Amino acid sequence: MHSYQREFLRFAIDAEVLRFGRFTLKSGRISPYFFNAGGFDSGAKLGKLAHFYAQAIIAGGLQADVLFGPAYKGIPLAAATAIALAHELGRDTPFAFNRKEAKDHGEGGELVGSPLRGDVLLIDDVITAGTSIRESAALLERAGARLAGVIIALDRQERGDGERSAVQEVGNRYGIPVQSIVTLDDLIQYVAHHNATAPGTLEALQRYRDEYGCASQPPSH
Ligand SMILES: O=P(O)(O)OC[C@H]1O[C@H](OP(=O)(O)OP(=O)(O)O)[C@H](O)[C@@H]1O
Ligand SMILES: O=C(O)c1cc(=O)[nH]c(=O)[nH]1
Repeated sequence: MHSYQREFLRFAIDAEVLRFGRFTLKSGRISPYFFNAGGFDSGAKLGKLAHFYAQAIIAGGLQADVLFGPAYKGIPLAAATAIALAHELGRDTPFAFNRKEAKDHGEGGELVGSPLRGDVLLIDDVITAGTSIRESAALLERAGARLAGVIIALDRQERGDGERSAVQEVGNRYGIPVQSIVTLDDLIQYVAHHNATAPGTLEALQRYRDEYGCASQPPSH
C-alpha cells in the first residue's frame, strides 16, 4: 500500500466517512463497514478528498474529455475533482452530472453541466455490485458519449453477477480501466496494523470478504 493510500484511510476513518457496524447496502447485503462520502462535509474535507482523487487519476494514467458524477454522491465529487485537476495539474476538465428525476421545466432533462461528448471519466464513491455504473454507462450511450474509465474512492472487491469482482466485470464489459484510491484489501491491511477500530472489526471484515469477496482480488495500486 502506498503512503497516500494509508493517509486516505486515516482521513476517511477520522472524518467518520468510513464507519464500522452493521449496514444494509443497495445490493441488500449486510456489511460490517460502510463508506459514506456524504461525510466529507466541509470545504476543507472535500478539497482534501478531491486531491486524493486527482492523485489516483494521475497514478492510473486516466484521460478524459469530460468528468461525469452520477447523482447524488458523485455530483460534488465530480465538481471538486474538476477544481483539483485545474488548480493542481493545470488540466481544466469539463464536468457534468445527472438528476435522478428528469426536470420538466426550465432547461429540462436529466443532465446538468458540460455536454457529454467523447471519452467520459465516471467518478463515484464506491462500487459494490456495479448497478450504478451500468446505469451511468447506458445514460452516456444515450447521450452519444463513451464511458472511457471509472475512478472511485473504495473498491469493495465484492462479487458482481459471477465470481469476479464487480470492478473486474465493469472493466471487462466496457474494456476500460477502473481505478480506485483504496480497496477492501487495503482497508483490512490498515485495520490489522493500526489500533484505529473497535475489537472484532478485523474479524468481521475478514468474514465479510470470505462471504462476498471476489475469487481473485485485483492487485492493490
Ligand atoms: O455498485 P452498486 O451496487 O450500484 O452500489 C454503489 C452505488 O450505491 C451508492 O449510490 P446510491 O444509488 O445508493 O445513491 P446516492 O449516491 O444517492 O447515495 C453509491 O454512491 C454508489 O453509486
Ligand atoms: O453498496 C452500497 O450501497 C454502498 C456501500 C458503501 O460502502 N457506501 C455506499 O454509499 N453505498
